[in-house]
Amino acid sequence: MGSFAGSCEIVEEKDEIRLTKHSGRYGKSVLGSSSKGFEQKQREYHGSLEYDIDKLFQSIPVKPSTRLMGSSFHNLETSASAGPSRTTSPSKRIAMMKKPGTPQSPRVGGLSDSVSLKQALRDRCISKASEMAAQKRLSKSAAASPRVSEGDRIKSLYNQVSNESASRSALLPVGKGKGNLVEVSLMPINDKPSSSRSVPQRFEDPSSPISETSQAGTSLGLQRVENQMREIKLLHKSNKCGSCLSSGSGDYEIELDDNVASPSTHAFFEDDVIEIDKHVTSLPSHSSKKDNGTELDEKIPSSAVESGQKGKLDNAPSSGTEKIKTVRKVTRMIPRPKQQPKKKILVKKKLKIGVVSVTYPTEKEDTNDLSLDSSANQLLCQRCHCSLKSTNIQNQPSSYTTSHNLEICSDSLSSISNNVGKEAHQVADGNSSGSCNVSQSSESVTVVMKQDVSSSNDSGNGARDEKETENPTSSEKFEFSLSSKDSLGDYSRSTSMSEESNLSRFSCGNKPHMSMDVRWEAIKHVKVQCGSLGLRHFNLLKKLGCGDIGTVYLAELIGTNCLFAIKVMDNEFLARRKKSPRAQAEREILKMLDHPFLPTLYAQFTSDNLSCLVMEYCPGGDLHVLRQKQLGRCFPEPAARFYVAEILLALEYLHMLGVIYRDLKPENILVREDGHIMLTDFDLSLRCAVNPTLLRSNSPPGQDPARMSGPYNTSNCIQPFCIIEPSCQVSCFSPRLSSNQQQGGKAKKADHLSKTQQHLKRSLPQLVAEPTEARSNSFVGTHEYLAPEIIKGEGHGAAVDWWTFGVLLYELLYGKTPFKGYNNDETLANVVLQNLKFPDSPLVSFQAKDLIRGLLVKEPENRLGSEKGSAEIKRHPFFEGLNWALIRCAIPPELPDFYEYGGGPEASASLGVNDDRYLECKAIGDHLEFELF
Ligand SMILES: Nc1ncnc2c1ncn2[C@@H]1O[C@H](COP(=O)(O)OP(=O)(O)OP(=O)(O)O)[C@@H](O)[C@H]1O
Repeated sequence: MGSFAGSCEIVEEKDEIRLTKHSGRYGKSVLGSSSKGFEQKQREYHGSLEYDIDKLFQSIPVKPSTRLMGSSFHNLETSASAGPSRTTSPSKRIAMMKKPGTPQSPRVGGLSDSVSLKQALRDRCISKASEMAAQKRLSKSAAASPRVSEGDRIKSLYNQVSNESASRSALLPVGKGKGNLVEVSLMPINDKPSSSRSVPQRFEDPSSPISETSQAGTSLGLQRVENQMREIKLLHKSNKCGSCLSSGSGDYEIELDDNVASPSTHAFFEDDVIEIDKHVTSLPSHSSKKDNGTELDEKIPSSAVESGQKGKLDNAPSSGTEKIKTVRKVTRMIPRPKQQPKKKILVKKKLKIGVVSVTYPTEKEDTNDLSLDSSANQLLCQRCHCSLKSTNIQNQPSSYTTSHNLEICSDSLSSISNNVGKEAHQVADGNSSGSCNVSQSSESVTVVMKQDVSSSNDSGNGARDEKETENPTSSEKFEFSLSSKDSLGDYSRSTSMSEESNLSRFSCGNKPHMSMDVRWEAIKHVKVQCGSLGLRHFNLLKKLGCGDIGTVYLAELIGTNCLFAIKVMDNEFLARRKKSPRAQAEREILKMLDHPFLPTLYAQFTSDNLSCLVMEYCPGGDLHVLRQKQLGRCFPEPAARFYVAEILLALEYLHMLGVIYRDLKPENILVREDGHIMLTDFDLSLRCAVNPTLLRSNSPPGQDPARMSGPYNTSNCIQPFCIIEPSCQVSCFSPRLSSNQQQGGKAKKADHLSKTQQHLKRSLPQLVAEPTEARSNSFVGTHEYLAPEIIKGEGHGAAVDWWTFGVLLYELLYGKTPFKGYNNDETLANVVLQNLKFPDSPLVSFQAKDLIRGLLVKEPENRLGSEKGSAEIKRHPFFEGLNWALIRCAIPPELPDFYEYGGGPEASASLGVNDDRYLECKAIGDHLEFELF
């Protein structure tokens, strides 16, 4: 059996022959040139067992996989098969092939035991070859592009493998050998666990759509994906709203609906889309990208950017890394917009805090009879971080006590007002500007006000002599107990306002808002030097005007540059005309006042039976004269709004002090040097009892708010745009939400702010310091400004000031009063009988007209302000957006010839002597303040 001896050779030869058979060109070069010998061996081979075995192998399903690895595989296969063939007989090899599969065999599923050995060898060869190929490619890629990303490297590998598999697939019928393709495609990326982990699951699934995808379909899918991505890009470029992409994706809706974030979002989004498009189009689009195209088609449907697909996309096979990268770029777009609403969240927090901080008091607090812990109610302004403190007021008849803890706001603008008047002012209008302006870090002010006066200075009270004025023993009694710790100085004091102690001491202590005024020091200096202050210390520069009870002069304190307005009243004349009570009332009211829109009384003295009041000088003239200088003799509405707003605060303050002004008219409104106003002339004012009460304003509609006296919030916040409204309701106004704010991206935010602040308004308590119980039957005032109830003699109260307030606004806007007749009698008749009419010109806003209508209601009980005083009026839309607390710091209207009435002879000549009304003023009889009862 020489044949057996040569079997090895045969085997080897047959291996060579078989090799030649599979790879002719290569085989020829190996076999040499002896064609005859080759043919002989071939014939022998075809009749041998080896031939049969090879035929058997060719018939098994793994045959295609042997082709997949190309020539290298064949080399390996040859060497592998040659190994055992040299040492093992064919029979043994057959026996070995009949053994159960080796551990290497499971890689190819479905193999029979009869071919397990062969298949195991092939498997190992395939794996080895794949790994080597992969490593080679990786090393090539790394060498060619050291900085190439992992995604790009995988992409390159993927493309190569895809090309190979596609080219091999071209040799196979569609649908055949698909499982083997998996083996090949997976091998290079096994070192990418994150991306490849899911691949086997996907491809082991026989129902996987990928396995059913044809090559043609793959190409179409890739093309479709490219088109889709281009569509996305175009949509974003054209719409810039992303709504087309946001369907079903709340993330995008949030992002793109946020107008604030939209610009950056758009840029970000568009950039990514461009990148997406670039990535997709950069993929080779030739038809050989079967897997790539298939996966892209599968993973990026028309709504590929929907966030909901993120999880699915993350599970994409590693072969689709390029796509994954692309899609991840899309999905990364989602978290970024989610960061944008942080602003919203932040804003909401602020608002929430604000709501919480000002929601006060609760029902529980209410039932606790105002025993609120002020410390627990100390709040922090969210914007300027100044403190808001809820304080306690002991509810006592006609009295209140407050503990006001002041902390300094950095934007202090003027001096503090921490005496009774100022405290009262803060309570009344919440105008915290005074308190904000103080360089005091902590001040506790306790205010006790007792007013046992029902009506004091009506004409029926009769005149009082000067001594009585200076040392009053009347029933009027104001007690202001003021205890404070001031960093600027100690003023812990107890002041009786029925004495002249403060003024006689030339102290500015009770005029804190003017405490920094040098005029205090000048007067004090004279007092110290001369022992007393008199007319001899002043140079009377000119006569500013004369009234029913006196004459006002512009005066300079000798040796100083300080100008004052000195009202000189002849005591004998007053006594003879029974007008001493009016003079006394004015004097006492002036002593009380400490308000930026009311005159400061620096000193009072009597010289040669002349009673003198040294007051702050206003160089701007009065509003009546100023109005005459306006175009059309009326003020522009913003200017009128500004002036009446300041007047409203002054009236509010007076009412809080129990003073009904009763003589409001443009002539009594003076213009300061800084353009703000000063309400003067208090000789007709009525002093009365007042019981400031705090109303909880969040009561159900139609139900009177629960009255509560006691705690109120105080604030020294003067930040112009502080959203937390300071102090009590009467002083709070929401910032005006301009039309610009209402438009565009801030509309929602502004709307939200508006709603929040409306809620704040509703929830804040209201301080009512309106002397609603006061009644007088005096017929006082100026004809055109007289309220109907005064004319009818039915008795009147504080509501008369709101009537006159309406007449004032009307006159400032229209240049005339609403009920003026040909003579005084007709005017009075019109006031009582005539309906309110508005001229066609000038044009006045609906809000202004509406406010006037509300104020000029003939029945005082139905008049705006009659119930809750200024708090009602402040809330009118005419004042919407006005920052009451900062109005004193606002820039006054620019008006022509503003300082024409400054000191000097020239100015004196133009002191309105040619003005009819001013002449009327001189002719006191015509400009009457008459007292019928
Ligand atoms: N502080 C002041 N600064 C500048 N001018 C003033 C000041 N006080 C008063 N005047 C001017 O002096 C005039 C007289 O004022 P005064 O208060 O004495 O009388 P009246 O206001 O006309 O009415 P009445 O008769 O009620 O007193 C005013 O019209 C005003 O123009």
